[in-house]
Amino acid sequence: MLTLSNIAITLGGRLLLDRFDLTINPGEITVLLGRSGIGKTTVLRLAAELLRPNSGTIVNSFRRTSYVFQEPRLLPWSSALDNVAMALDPLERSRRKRRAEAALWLTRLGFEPRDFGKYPAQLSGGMQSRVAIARALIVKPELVLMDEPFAALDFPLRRQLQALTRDLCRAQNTAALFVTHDLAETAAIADRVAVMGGSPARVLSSFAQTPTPSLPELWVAVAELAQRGELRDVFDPPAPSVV
Ligand SMILES: Nc1ncnc2c1ncn2[C@@H]1O[C@H](COP(=O)(O)OP(=O)(O)OP(=O)(O)O)[C@@H](O)[C@H]1O
Repeated sequence: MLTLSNIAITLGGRLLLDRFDLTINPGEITVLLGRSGIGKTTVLRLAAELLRPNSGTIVNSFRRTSYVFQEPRLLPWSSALDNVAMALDPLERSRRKRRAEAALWLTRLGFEPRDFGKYPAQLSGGMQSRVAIARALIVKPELVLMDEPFAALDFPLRRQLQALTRDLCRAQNTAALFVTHDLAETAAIADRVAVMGGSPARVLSSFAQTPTPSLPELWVAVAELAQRGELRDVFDPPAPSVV
């Protein structure tokens, strides 16, 4: 389980998060939904221990955590296959076994063997994203932190990768904290939705989506929140001040 309790953090002189609470349960895909700039990436960086909060506690009892960034961040001088294989510990498996396992993961993600040897510059954006997902999941993490990994892709490809990611996480019982500001993406992938709002930001509402995916259920929940006036900050960012 990953628990962030009563977190406060100031960045660039601004109190960005305050009284921020979030729990990620084993095997559950939690989508953290909030408008651009509210602090979603900051939450992921806190969860990954790349940042320390000013106050509050973060407890991560998942045995292995991996990360998928907004950009695929592949090593340009390594092939697709080697970018995935290098996530595996060389002390645990021979190079041949690491490459065989990487080939299996690339195949699961829809790669043809003829593309295994291509370098990142020779791959489309969607293929690069698939390599990044394979690299994160091949280590069988108990938790994967995903920062809008499909934001740069077109809609059909995004839908395809959302479904694939959801199924692969389910198949190996990997929990995910998935950040997005896209409602359709949330409906497609979430078991649980945590809505961020306010300034400083915190989690305004957290609810389970059962069964997943269920767009009508998500809309009902979002409409209820909107009626209670809790989504003003999510969908209506404050107007810029005119000087
Ligand atoms: N290291 C930093 N120093 C100063 N300010 C920062 C730092 N990191 C983030 N910020 C600011 O904190 C705010 C939240 O950033 P963050 O990237 O967490 O938002 P986000 O919700 O993930 O946005 P997006 O959806 O656009 O990616 C932004 O205004 C950003 O400029």
